[in-house]
Amino acid sequence: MAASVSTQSLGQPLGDDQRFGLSRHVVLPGPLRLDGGGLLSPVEIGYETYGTLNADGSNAILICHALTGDQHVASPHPRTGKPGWWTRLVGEGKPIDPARHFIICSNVIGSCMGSSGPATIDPSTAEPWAMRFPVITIRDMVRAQAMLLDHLGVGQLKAVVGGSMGGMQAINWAATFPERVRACVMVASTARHSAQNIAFHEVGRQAIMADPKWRSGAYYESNDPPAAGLAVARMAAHITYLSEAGLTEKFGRRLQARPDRPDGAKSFGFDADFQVESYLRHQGLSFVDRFDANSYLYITRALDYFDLAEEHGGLLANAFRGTATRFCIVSFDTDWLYPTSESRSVVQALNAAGAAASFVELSSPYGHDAFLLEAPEMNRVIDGFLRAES
Ligand SMILES: CC(=O)SCCNC(=O)CCNC(=O)[C@H](O)C(C)(C)COP(=O)(O)OP(=O)(O)OC[C@H]1O[C@@H](n2cnc3c(N)ncnc32)[C@H](O)[C@@H]1OP(=O)(O)O
Ligand SMILES: N[C@@H](CCO)C(=O)O
Repeated sequence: MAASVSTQSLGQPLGDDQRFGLSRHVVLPGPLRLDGGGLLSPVEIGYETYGTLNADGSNAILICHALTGDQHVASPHPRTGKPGWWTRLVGEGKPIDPARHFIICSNVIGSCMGSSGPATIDPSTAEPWAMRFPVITIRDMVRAQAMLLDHLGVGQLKAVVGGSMGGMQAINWAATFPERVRACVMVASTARHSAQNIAFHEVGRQAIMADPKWRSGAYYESNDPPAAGLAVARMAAHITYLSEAGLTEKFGRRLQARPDRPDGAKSFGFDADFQVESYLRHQGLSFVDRFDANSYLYITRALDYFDLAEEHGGLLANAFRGTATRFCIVSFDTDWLYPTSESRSVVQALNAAGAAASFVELSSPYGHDAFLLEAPEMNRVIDGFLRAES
């Protein structure tokens, strides 16, 4: 089966639409051999590109997204209209710039923004996969991206860049396809999920599965998804993306103003009295508008299974021995989801393997989500690292 692409082909001059990212969807024949033992075929991938691949194919940068991210890294989300999620780093005049780089960002398999996942159609039944979709790993996501790069004619990457789960993909890229990656940037991330990381995800998964509307994952036809469970999952997870100091500064113990009572009066009930409660409810509710509950189960599972050392005989340094890839590792001092100690472990392994590595811990009040927010130091570090290539 030949690959089919739903929009125009590559290699054309940068037009207005491309400056803002060109959304594409490709169906690759596969099969993709999965770590869990199965085969995925075909492999659907939703992706965006910005800029043009240069004549010697040396300017391609792959950007990998986080758990609930998508391919719309620097262009407005087609449904919500919100700006791309990394416009601080990616765009004209930014460290990753379509005027200089050919930028690719693809939705991971398992997700729900155009790539194969539980909500897409299983060709053998002509119905959504739902929970019959195979369990996938971070390395499976990376292998699917490698198939996409083959399809796009991109042999070697100037760099692979990602934050959070995107950082896990980036480092997995460098370990799985070292010859295809000249530089790797891992931000606010880790080489393995800790017991605490797994524990938080299990709370979220159980919230979804405990929602009667989940129906063992077979809710697509009902048009009535397990929104309450997914919202609670997001609320619990969102707390881990923030810092204690950031929450205190933003909300403290302040009460939520409401039309039916003067500011400052407690309800002595279970309404969202505190601003922080109201905020979390808003985060939970707005999330269910843009994300699929089954995808949340599959991607959190992929994160929990992630242990790069385990993929390389139990020793993290083995993942990088003999590599020519340069690494840039960035952590944030208030990130308690993937704390600096996790980044240091990666740097130690890179040093033990003799790999070229730079590491910086940045100061930010924003916790884990600092990588998505105003972080001029992060931009300077990544810009310097990407320009330093000899
Ligand atoms: C690679 C990726 O990760 S892509 C996915 C990233 N994006 C997301 O995850 C979306 C969810 N949001 C987040 O993760 C984070 O909020 C960030 C990092 C993206 C944005 O952070 P900030 O700019 O600081 O926004 P903040 O966290 O304050 O949230 C603002 C929202 O909360 C709402 N809000 C703020 N205070 C309150 C309150 N007291 N009650 C109710 N809602 C409130 C705002 O109205 C705003 O709503 P909107 O987003 O619908 O416009
Ligand atoms: N806020 C980001 C961080 C998770 O790592 C997301 O939802 O994907």
